[in-house]
Amino acid sequence: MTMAKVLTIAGSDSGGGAGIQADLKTFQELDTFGMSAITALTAQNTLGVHGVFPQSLEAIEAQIDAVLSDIGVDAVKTGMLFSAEIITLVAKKCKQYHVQNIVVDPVMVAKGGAVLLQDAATEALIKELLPIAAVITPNLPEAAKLLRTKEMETLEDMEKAAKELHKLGPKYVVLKGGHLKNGPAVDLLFDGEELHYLETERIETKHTHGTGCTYAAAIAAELAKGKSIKDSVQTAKLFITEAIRHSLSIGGGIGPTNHHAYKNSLL
Ligand SMILES: Nc1ncnc2c1ncn2[C@@H]1O[C@H](COP(=O)(O)OP(=O)(O)OP(=O)(O)O)[C@@H](O)[C@H]1O
Ligand SMILES: Cc1ncc(COP(=O)(O)O)c(N)n1
Repeated sequence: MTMAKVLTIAGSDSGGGAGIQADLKTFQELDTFGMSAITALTAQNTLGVHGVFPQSLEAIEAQIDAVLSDIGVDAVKTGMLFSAEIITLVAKKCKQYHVQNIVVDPVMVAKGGAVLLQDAATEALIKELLPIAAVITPNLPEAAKLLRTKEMETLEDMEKAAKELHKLGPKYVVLKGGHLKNGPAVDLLFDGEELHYLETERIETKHTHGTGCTYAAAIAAELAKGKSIKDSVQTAKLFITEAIRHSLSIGGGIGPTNHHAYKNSLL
């Protein structure tokens, strides 16, 4: 038996709700074979990030080489990359192994405010990784940083921003509207020509730790299975909505989403 293979290149979240852990749980739930290259360890729980320990370039390169030289991948998802040097390495490796389906979640800060990408690394992200991405999945603050503008506040602002983000080189842009103040949870998918709207009701919960990671991982898993980008994003939106609807009240702070909820919803 074979299985679609997905590699996440991201940070480890000891609390299990975001980063590598969220990605691997998502890959598993979507019936793909998940693999990992860890860029940084974080000591993290529902109350926040208590420590960030970037891995050496040598360690990151060795993990990626081990996976890609033997097993290979059908899609790669990137999350917390932390520094310009790590971004340069990841872009180089993706090119060296001719990786096709690269989903870039431009993770910059954790919900509690901890820095997951150094300021000086934004430039490397724009120059080296966005142009080789199949899909990028910024939230509103990340989109503002990438475009060097103020944060979008309306759907109209988001429409303009999705078009500007596309000019940075990715094949598709998924601009996430989770941070919009009011109204439903709307994301925009832009392919360079047409804008598609992915809209669900806004679910009342504070337990949204790792939503961005989980969503991008679900897109990567579906792409790995050979689905179109539009279909992959639609399935990922269902996956994250169910995960948020059944999010887990674990720990004393912002709890994680429930990665098993999508499968349950299909029963
Ligand atoms: N309360 C909510 N109800 C329903 N959907 C939501 C809610 N909050 C976020 N979403 C959806 O979850 C997905 C992730 O969006 P979000 O904007 O939260 O990402 P993010 O800020 O990158 O996440 P993270 O902070 O984990 O990195 C999007 O599809 C968004 O529309
Ligand atoms: C290792 C790692 N990667 C990504 C996030 C972002 O997730 P969130 O914004 O929900 O905290 C995180 N907290 N930790």
